[in-house]
Amino acid sequence: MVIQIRDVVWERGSRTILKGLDWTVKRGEHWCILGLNGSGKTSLLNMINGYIWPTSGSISVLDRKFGEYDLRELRKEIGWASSSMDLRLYGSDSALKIVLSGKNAMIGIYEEPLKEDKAYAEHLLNELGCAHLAEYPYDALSQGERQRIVIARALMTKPKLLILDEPCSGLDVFAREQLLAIVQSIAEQENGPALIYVTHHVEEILPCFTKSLLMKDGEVFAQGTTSSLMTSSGMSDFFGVPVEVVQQRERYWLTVKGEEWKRI
Ligand SMILES: Nc1ncnc2c1ncn2[C@@H]1O[C@H](COP(=O)(O)OP(=O)(O)OP(=O)(O)O)[C@@H](O)[C@H]1O
Repeated sequence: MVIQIRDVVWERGSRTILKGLDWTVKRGEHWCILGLNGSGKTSLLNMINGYIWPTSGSISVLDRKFGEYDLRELRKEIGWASSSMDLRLYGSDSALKIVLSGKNAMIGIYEEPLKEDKAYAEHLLNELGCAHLAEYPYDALSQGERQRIVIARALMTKPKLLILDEPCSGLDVFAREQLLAIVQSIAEQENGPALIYVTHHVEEILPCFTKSLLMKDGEVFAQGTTSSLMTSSGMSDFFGVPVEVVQQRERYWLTVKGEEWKRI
């Protein structure tokens, strides 16, 4: 099992932020997590990475039960690429150095890298179409280029689970499609990682994401096969306003209908 979450509750002070989540990700599945701002997506991801602990309930990740394993070891098997990671990386470091720093699941590297690690980092940069950026300082790169570097960094440990947290935020439509093509190709790799893709936008749900988790107000609103969830009526219930979802070229496209959204 990649992820098994049973009745997980997370409380902060008097607030219950995650309210009894149940979710299972099996090997071979790629999931999309969809939810509005504040629905608890980041809290859930932080829990999977062991940055926060559930108040009650149980979690196991990559067959290891929470509380019974060395988190540092587990984190090497989880790649995490988030646009918010920008802030934590050393901007003046070269793109190559930043990718290499993923090897120890750490920010920055202080030791001379091994030859094979450097070769693998260069291979990843090449796979993600960024070979030409290797020696560029990270903070000189565009948002789309940075996102690829962050994903390459997350792949450096050859993770079994890769979490992509809103990787397309801030990207123009072409950079978005280029990045999505990379995500689809990672999903198609033999023995590649299980993907968890977090987004606000149904348009980003690629064919590889055959399963979806819809989060709302700290709860699982619905989960299951993406095709069964991405319907106009299902998504209208989820958002609480009428929307229309159409499927075109193996992707979903959403339009808000009427005026009810103004009351949100
Ligand atoms: N450490 C914390 N202490 C108190 N409240 C928190 C903490 N972390 C998150 N929250 C609250 O929990 C709720 C869910 O936040 P979370 O960041 O998980 O949502 P999200 O779905 O990732 O939102 P977004 O799409 O905006 O990133 C929010 O109301 C947030 O203010």
